[in-house]
Amino acid sequence: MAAAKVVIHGAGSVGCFVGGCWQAAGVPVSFLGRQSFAAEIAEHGLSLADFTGWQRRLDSVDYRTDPAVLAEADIIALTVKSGATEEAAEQIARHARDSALVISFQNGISNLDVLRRKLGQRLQVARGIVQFNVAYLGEGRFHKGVAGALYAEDRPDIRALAATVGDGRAALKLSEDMTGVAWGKLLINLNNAVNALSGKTLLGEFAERDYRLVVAASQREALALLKRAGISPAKIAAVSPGLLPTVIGSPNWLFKNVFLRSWKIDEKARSSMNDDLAAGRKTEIEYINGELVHLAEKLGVDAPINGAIVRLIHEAEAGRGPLRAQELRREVLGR
Ligand SMILES: NC(=O)C1=CN([C@@H]2O[C@H](COP(=O)(O)OP(=O)(O)OC[C@H]3O[C@@H](n4cnc5c(N)ncnc54)[C@H](OP(=O)(O)O)[C@@H]3O)[C@@H](O)[C@H]2O)C=CC1
Ligand SMILES: CC(C)(CO)C(=O)C(=O)O
Repeated sequence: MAAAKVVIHGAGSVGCFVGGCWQAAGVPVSFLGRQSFAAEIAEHGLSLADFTGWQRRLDSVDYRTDPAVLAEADIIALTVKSGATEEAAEQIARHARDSALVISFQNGISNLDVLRRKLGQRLQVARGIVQFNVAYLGEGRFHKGVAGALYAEDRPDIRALAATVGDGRAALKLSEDMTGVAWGKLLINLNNAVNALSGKTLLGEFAERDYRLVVAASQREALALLKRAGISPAKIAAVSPGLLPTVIGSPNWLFKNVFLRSWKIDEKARSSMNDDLAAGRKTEIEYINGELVHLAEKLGVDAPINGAIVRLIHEAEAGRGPLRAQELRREVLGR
């Protein structure tokens, strides 16, 4: 049987890396995205690399800017930022075949609700997540800076895709509990905002315990809310969700020797929210920490720590510069 045709919808950092790895593994892939990427990839090819020194270059890449390409897809891998989901869903509704499957590889939780509301009557929608970080280095070069895989729902069509993709740099792990996996990822993504507010690389931020204490406090608040809501986050990191705040908030020597040793992060890696702030783009804060603030509202309780972080990111979007570790700790934790 021929491999399913994939269209990467929103081919930026994650989409180009994942689609490039899948194409290299033998999956027929077309990319749908912006003219700036189309031009750079046409000129330089698509180059993939990771933190181990691995490299791969693809010369023949089908990168398009016309959403009509969606009509060719058996599987649409959605990799637009969360704020662009509605518009992407409208394009999918207009162009995709009824038999197409949409897999959202976006951070956050509520993108799936948007997709199901807009497309659920006609198309199948599945949840995926990306466990690693990808940076665009210019001239068609995409760099995976953190170890990890992709996760997606365990169903026959995704199982077949996972088999073709194999165990390369964008391997697909299958799960029957993608809601739990997405909440597990959200707990890890609570670091994105602190990393963005620090203005530093992930390693630069992690070196200062005051930053980590803010992340740990936001995770504790999140775990309490999830417990109240009856949601069980799945384990997708080296430690289980309940232990994350203890590990992240641990003293420097312990954190460096235990946690950082087991999680491969290269020196330049930053969170995607840090990249957004640096580029002057609107961040996904409302879909990460904001998701917890909305959950708290539904439960009739407060989420002061995540609420403060959401406010600080909006201030940063409006032009406020990076915060030093002690300053951030005082602003969020009040001590
Ligand atoms: N980068 C990372 O390391 C990680 C990112 N993620 C998640 O993956 C998702 C994608 O992130 P990332 O790859 O960084 O984002 P990028 O901004 O790099 O890529 C998305 C691309 O899609 C384009 N786009 C938006 N709407 C459309 C549309 N309707 N049709 C075609 N192209 C469109 C954007 O253009 P424009 O900018 O003009 O809107 C942009 O070029 C996010 O949810 C993010 O949180 C998860 C793990 C790691
Ligand atoms: C992989 C990770 C957690 C890196 O911060 C990420 O999801 C992101 O940058 O959005």
